[in-house]
Amino acid sequence: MQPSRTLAAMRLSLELARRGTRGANPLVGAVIIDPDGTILATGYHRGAGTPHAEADALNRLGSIDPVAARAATMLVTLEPCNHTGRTGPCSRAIIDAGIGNVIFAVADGGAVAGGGAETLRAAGVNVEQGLLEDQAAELNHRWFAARAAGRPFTTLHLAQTLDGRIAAKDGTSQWITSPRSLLHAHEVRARVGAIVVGTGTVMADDPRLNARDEHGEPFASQPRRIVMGQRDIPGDAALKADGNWEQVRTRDPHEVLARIASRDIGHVLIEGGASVATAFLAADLVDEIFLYQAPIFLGSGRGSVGELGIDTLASARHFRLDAVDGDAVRILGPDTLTHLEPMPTGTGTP
Ligand SMILES: NC(=O)C1=CN([C@@H]2O[C@H](COP(=O)(O)OP(=O)(O)OC[C@H]3O[C@@H](n4cnc5c(N)ncnc54)[C@H](OP(=O)(O)O)[C@@H]3O)[C@@H](O)[C@H]2O)C=CC1
Ligand SMILES: Nc1c(N[C@@H]2O[C@H](COP(=O)(O)O)[C@@H](O)[C@H]2O)[nH]c(=O)[nH]c1=O
Repeated sequence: MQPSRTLAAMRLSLELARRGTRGANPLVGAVIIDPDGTILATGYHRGAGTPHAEADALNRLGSIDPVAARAATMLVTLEPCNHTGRTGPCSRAIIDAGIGNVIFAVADGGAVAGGGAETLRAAGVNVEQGLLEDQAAELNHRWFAARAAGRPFTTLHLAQTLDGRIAAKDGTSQWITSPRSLLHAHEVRARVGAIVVGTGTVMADDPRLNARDEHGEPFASQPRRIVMGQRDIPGDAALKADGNWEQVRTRDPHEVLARIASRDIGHVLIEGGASVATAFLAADLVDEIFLYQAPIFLGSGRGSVGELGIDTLASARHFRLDAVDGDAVRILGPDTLTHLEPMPTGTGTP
């Protein structure tokens, strides 16, 4: 097979991977081509609990004669998994489909999911690794870092004014952002396994912290509500409504993430307020940000982020636009939504 064909197909796999959502699972794309480079099927992973990219592509491929399958090549951005999670092992699905060749970009390396390449080789599949490896590793750089640290992937929610305020001087904050922004924020709530707020937000807002649709009806999937901080919260706090909540009596974000990981939750939304957002940012524990910005000024009030221990511009923390799951910058009614991720380590300033 001409290298330009496999390269083009792997580029497409990377593009497809970006259609997924960040979270408990990595972004993965897959393309199946014939020996001429003609695309037979494509797939990508849409998020935890949905089919993996390889399975998605194989489903779309449908039935194919064994000779054609043997001659076909699957290009996938991550090593096919080897374990049965919420879906079956991809290595087995590829073998069962009779695909003769697999090229993957980056090794999985995880104790649980890794080892797919060996299983494929043992079954007689030709396996190559390393095509566009750097790009594939960078696509999921924070996911790999989170997994290496044994902590959940984190998404930070910031809903602020043009001058970076999340509440007015008198503590009022509902609502800064528009219904369109709120709906997006609730869709993100529905996507995560847990949502973290500080005791300050519970005292100020008595939030419900469930995930609701545009009619105010709860989504099928609801996050566990986690309160961080040392003070007691009121016995009748709204977030206690269904018992799916807990308080972690600490100000240390690492401890909070360890507790959440112990519950087997792989994706957490940090909803605030300012002290909590600051603590996660200062500890470099924010893997992506959804920044909702309303076209209003307050001039005073609670800033969205506090002291990060940065004294000079050269030490600024850099994020970059993240065009995953849609455009990096979106218009939501009167607001803008900016999707951001930390710059990869070692790449310097943009
Ligand atoms: N626009 C928006 O998106 C949002 C706005 N808000 C607004 O923000 C305001 C609340 O902000 P804020 O008071 O900062 O609230 P937080 O929710 O961040 O809670 C602060 C409290 O949490 C505890 N805490 C836990 N971890 C830490 C830590 N690492 N560092 C310091 N304190 C910690 C402390 O209380 P303890 O003594 O108990 O340990 C602290 O007083 C409200 O007005 C709310 O409406 C809140 C969320 C989102
Ligand atoms: N004010 C503000 C937000 N505030 C967040 O929403 C919480 C209230 O949640 P609930 O009780 O479930 O509706 C509140 O405590 C805070 O965490 N969010 C936004 O997207 N935009 C806003 O303007």
